[in-house]
Amino acid sequence: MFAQLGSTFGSLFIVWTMFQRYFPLHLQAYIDQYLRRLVKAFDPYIHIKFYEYSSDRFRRSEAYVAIENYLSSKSTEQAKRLKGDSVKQGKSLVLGMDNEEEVLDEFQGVKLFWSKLETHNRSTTISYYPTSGKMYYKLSFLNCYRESVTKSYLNYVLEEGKAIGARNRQKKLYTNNPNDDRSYHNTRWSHVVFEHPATFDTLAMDPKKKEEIIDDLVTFRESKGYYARIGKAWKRGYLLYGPPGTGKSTMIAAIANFLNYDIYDLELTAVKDNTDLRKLLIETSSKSMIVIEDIDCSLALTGQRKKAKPKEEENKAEIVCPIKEKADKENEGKSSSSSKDDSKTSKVTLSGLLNFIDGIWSASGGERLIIFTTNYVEKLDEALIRRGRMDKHIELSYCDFEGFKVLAKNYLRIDSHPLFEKIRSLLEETKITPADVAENLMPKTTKGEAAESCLENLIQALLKTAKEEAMKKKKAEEEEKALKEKEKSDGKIEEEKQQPETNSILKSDKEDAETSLSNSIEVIK
Ligand SMILES: Nc1ncnc2c1ncn2[C@@H]1O[C@H](COP(=O)(O)OP(=O)(O)OP(=O)(O)O)[C@@H](O)[C@H]1O
Ligand SMILES: [Mg+2]
Repeated sequence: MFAQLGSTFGSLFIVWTMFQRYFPLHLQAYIDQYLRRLVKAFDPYIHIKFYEYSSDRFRRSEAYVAIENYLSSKSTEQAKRLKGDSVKQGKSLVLGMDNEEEVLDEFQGVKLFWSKLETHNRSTTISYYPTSGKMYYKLSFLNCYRESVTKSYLNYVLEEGKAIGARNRQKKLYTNNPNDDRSYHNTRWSHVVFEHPATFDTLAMDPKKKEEIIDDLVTFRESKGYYARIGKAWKRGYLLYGPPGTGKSTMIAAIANFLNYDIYDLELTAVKDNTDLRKLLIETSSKSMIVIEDIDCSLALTGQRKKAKPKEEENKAEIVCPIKEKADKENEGKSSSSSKDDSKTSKVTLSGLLNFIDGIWSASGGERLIIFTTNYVEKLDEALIRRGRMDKHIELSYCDFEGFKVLAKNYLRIDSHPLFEKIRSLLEETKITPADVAENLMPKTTKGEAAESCLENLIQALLKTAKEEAMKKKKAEEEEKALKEKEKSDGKIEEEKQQPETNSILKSDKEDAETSLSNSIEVIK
């Protein structure tokens, strides 16, 4: 029987090869089509495919991700080949099905077959990056259950998958790749797991202000319907400003932990142009924060600087300049060399950035916070920070007594101490950043320094700062006094110089009057 079967297959193979070789191509296509129809007519199953990336390849399909989450628990029980991934700060491991595995599911008595497959790439080009086909999940079920599957089962899978995803969600910290570096899958963002421990509890600031910010965040998170009703994109802009070391970056981490959002830390100097900026925006997911730190350094806002620049460089962003005046000076010197390096310079413009924040593209995704931080709020262009773009302006300032109490509780685990009163009065007179306070409160030895010695350290630091401040003030006053005196003496010299002139003017006037008087007397005579 085997011999007969073997010869039959052999002859069939020869016939098939001859058919492929000698039969006209268009006829082959016809036969192929009819064969498929024949198979379909006898196939009692319906198949639905869910691709990982839709045709635009911008972002992973939400349905695919939800299905992946939904099937993860089922595949752990059924599939033989699994893939592992860690979630939730690496505390647990989630298993998912590997390629070409199958999983059986049951819903209201209906049996459903899920399989994970990959389309094979037929491209003949040789690529530097690992090329892979399109991944997809295929769902197969009997034709008679078409209605119940498409109407209720798929919705159930999506909702369950989303809920599982939210439970296993790990916050991520993304950064944009330099414009000529495209990593795996051609993505513009690289990410790591976000594990910053800052929370609002550990943040030293005025409790009322803190409460207000928390309320604002909660209102935003729960206002999906409200934003839809008023016809506004579901996003909100925050501007954090204040001197260095006052907790701007710490607050960003605290917000991310509070809302459980991903952070997209956008490095503007690595963005090629406005189009690139837009593409970066589209690739961000919802429930995220887009952060641009030290906005005054990343982008020299060009409104006031046009005159100083050659025409072709107008409206371009230039890099690394903490203060505008300084940047202007530097640019004067650098203009020739920077034009050589033009291809590497970011061409993001102010209008590009404004569009990024509230243009029509910014509405895609929804539920997004856009946060800018700066040390010099007064240097920023008004258009950039007007309400509507940056809806909430938050000032983070020097440490006050309330802030100190939070830090003392965090660092030393104390709520009160006899030295607190002295610290309170010193804090009222001195400008010290929370970063400096925190540094002084940190025990310097592993043996567990007593709280009192840390507080003493802080008092010493406060006294030192107060002394420095007083000296600075005195110096400034002296300078001002000297300036005033100089102005005064300059004024006197000027007066003295002008005196002879006025005297001569008066003299000539007197002479003129006398001659005109004698003339008129003669006329009368
Ligand atoms: N308000 C604060 N509450 C708690 N800790 C703070 C606060 N401000 C500063 N710190 C501490 O000081 C360090 C520096 O703070 P942070 O990086 O947030 O300052 P920043 O305002 O972002 O400064 P820069 O403007 O230089 O970026 C943090 O690691 C944190 O430990
Ligand atoms: Mg910072």
